[in-house]
Amino acid sequence: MTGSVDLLITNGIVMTMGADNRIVDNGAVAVCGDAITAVGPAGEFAALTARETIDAGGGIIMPGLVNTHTHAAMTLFRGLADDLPLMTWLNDHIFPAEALLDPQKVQAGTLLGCAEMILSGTTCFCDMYLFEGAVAEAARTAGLRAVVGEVLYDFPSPNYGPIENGFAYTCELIDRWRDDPLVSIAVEPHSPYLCAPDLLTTAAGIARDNRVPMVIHLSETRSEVADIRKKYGLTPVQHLADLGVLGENLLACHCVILDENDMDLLQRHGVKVAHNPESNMKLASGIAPVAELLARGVCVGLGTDGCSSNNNLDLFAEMDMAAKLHKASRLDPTVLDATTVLRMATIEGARALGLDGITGSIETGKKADIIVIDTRKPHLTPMYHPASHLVYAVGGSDVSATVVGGRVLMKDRQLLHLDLEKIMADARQIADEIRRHQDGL
Ligand SMILES: CSC[C@H]1O[C@@H](n2cnc3c(O)ncnc32)[C@H](O)[C@@H]1O
Ligand SMILES: [Zn+2]
Repeated sequence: MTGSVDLLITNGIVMTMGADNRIVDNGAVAVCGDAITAVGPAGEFAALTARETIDAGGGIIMPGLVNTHTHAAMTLFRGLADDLPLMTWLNDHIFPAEALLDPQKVQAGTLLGCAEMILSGTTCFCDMYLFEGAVAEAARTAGLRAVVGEVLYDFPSPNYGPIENGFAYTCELIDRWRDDPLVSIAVEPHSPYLCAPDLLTTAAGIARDNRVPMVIHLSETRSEVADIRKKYGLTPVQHLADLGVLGENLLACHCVILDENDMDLLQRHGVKVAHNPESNMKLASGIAPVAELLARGVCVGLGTDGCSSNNNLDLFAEMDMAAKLHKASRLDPTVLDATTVLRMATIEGARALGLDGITGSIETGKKADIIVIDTRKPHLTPMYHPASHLVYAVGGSDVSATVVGGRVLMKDRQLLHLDLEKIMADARQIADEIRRHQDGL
């Protein structure tokens, strides 16, 4: 191969995560502009000239990770309220703290989340929060790929007030970000327990008309299922099916409490699922039936959920947890093997967001969303199977480079386009305000 490219990532084991899970030992990836132009043995790239080169040092070159469900600005509430069940945690601690938020604080919290994600190898995230215009701006500032959506629920929002304004705000976001190369918008009703049927059907109509994803918390806890059964005589999944809301553009987050019929409905309607094992464990919500969903062919991606119920945004930790949790709950070490989990965190996550034509694998023509893992560490030596290391041994801090759309966002553990000291100082200042409010000062 001859000629010149913008970026060459070389001297690493390339985990393509394409349909055939091809692995190129001692491989390289060439990037022109924002896209991957070639993948193959490093020797074939020796005659290329590159404007910039990243030497993987014999480590692993892989697609950036896709976080299919988070609330990035909740970095501001990390460790604020632990060891509580979902409803107590939300109603008594998180919702009161969120009443203090404004766009500036959400932008600051999201930037902190973006910094953490870049440093731990996430290149794309799906967000649901308040003041999502500020989240979109923060994602763009950070250079991350993102699908973001304003939370919609029945009670007045600290951002838009009544729900009619929430629909208008969502439509404005869709128009504003329609042609952005990195940020796109989803319609995001919170959950069946905080959204009346009218809200859900209107939201689904907006998503359908604009051909954008819809994201919702679904069947997260037993108390949600009991609540919806009491109100509508149906499970939350049946309730959404009844309303005509299930579809291929729906990303259902959590899906912990599902019966056989619920799983069949999700499969039949092509609904995608975001699995959040650490959040489900921490809030004691339960264990989602992921092996059963995968057996049905349901697309399942991985998510961290927000930092207050995890308490980090590290998808490497999430992969480790997902792989082990289901083995323990099923007493079967063969379920969710390393490659399956790795696909959930990359290409299946991208598919869950409708972005599998763009990101999630290293293939010619895809956007260059790539990370490098430095394996020259005691806990990563020796290495027999890279997929095993990535799921069971690598941590977010082993990521040595993060590239999104061909732009190098982090190299040698240094953020190249964000002022990390300022971002952390801003977050500490906001935390002081939250603390003063809690103390009634
Ligand atoms: C305002 S955006 C989203 C809304 O949801 C809250 N939240 C965070 N994690 C969860 C979860 O696991 N289930 C339900 N709701 C959750 C978050 O604090 C925001 O208020
Ligand atoms: Zn959530």
